Amino acid sequence: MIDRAVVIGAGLIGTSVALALRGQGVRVLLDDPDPRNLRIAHDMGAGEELGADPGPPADVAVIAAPPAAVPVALLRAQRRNLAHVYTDAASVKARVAEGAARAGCDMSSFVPGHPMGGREKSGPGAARSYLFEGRSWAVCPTPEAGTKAVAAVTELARLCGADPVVMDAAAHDRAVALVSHAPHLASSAVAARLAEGDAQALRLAGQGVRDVTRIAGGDPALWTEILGGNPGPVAEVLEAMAADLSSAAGRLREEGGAGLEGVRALLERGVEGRGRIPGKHGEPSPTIPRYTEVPVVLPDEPGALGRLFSAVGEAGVNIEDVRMDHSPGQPLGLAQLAVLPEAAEVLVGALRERGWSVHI
Ligand SMILES: NC(=O)c1ccc[n+]([C@@H]2O[C@H](COP(=O)([O-])OP(=O)(O)OC[C@H]3O[C@@H](n4cnc5c(N)ncnc54)[C@H](O)[C@@H]3O)[C@@H](O)[C@H]2O)c1
Ligand SMILES: O=C(O)C(=O)C[C@]1(C(=O)O)C=C[C@@H](O)C=C1
Repeated sequence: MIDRAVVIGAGLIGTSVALALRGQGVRVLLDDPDPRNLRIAHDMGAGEELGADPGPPADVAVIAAPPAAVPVALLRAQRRNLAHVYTDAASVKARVAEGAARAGCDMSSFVPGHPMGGREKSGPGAARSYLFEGRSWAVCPTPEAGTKAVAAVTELARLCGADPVVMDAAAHDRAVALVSHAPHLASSAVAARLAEGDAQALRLAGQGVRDVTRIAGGDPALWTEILGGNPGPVAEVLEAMAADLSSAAGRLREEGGAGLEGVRALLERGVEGRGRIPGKHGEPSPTIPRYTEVPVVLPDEPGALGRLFSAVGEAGVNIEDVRMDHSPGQPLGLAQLAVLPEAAEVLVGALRERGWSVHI
């Protein structure tokens, strides 16, 4: 049973873990070398600050720091006897586990872990309590790990709403090269083309390119560390992707569309590969509130968003989330207001009455 947890590194992942645990009634103590992040996480309700006197050891401590910082942070935490069991959240596992062993950490109480939920944003302000709901959570015990420690980390993953998957670190690193690390670089390669694209072309950007490049918005410093921690397996996947792309380019250049069958074969393999992604982890969890998005056309002028929010307030509706689809330079944008499904109809009526253009 996990009643008390320590979270070291109160950024996106640490604060999300803390919020999820708090939602399950777990007492959480937070630590972070960045006092601002610590304050934000605390103010978001993620837990109390650990401080100089941590009290008796917690059931589990989660090190949610950048991969290279994990071994030393773990060693310090173990020297302070902060918890009975330790885990981390780093996106690479073999190098982190090797680093921890080299640093002299106690490997019987440390079970490396990796929650497969995240965002392209960093810091505690981007944290969400439901980030890991319905996602996998890799648990990668070393041979030295105690069975109680493995059980505690497995329980931690479950408390956060995730599905624990026990595997060894090398298998994990090969797997995430395929499903996370190489896809991230592929997304960056698409987005990097846009950095050189002319403004007129970018005005035509629709949802497709936004979907493909979402993860390219991730922190380059963190991702350089992640990729540098898993170089061989990532390079192998990238080489295969590069061969596919280079072959497609060659076939497109063949006279009179002679190479199109080869291009189609790649598209068909793509449909097949996408179909192999297990649905379970991609579907919204029943515990994540399903909101209805109400798209409202917004003029690009000062105060427009303020007026829209006031109109929503007057309708007595709570906005759960907001997303802006806006192409710079366009006279209009689209505000996507996420509201509870039962409030959507009232909102649409009230906004239309007040002259807003709502497209649902
Ligand atoms: N971003 C994602 O989508 C994602 C998903 C799963 C796992 N991860 C992994 O989780 C870890 C944290 O990533 P994040 O996205 O939360 O980053 P983040 O930048 O949002 O947060 C990192 C936090 O760690 C703190 N920190 C830095 N050095 C530290 C140290 N020496 N000791 C303790 N804390 C330290 C920072 O101040 C910051 O608050 C990384 O190892 C990353 O690989 C990230
Ligand atoms: O941005 C997201 O949606 C993610 O889930 C990010 C993602 C992933 O590739 O799946 C990215 C890195 C992590 O280590 C884990 C999760």
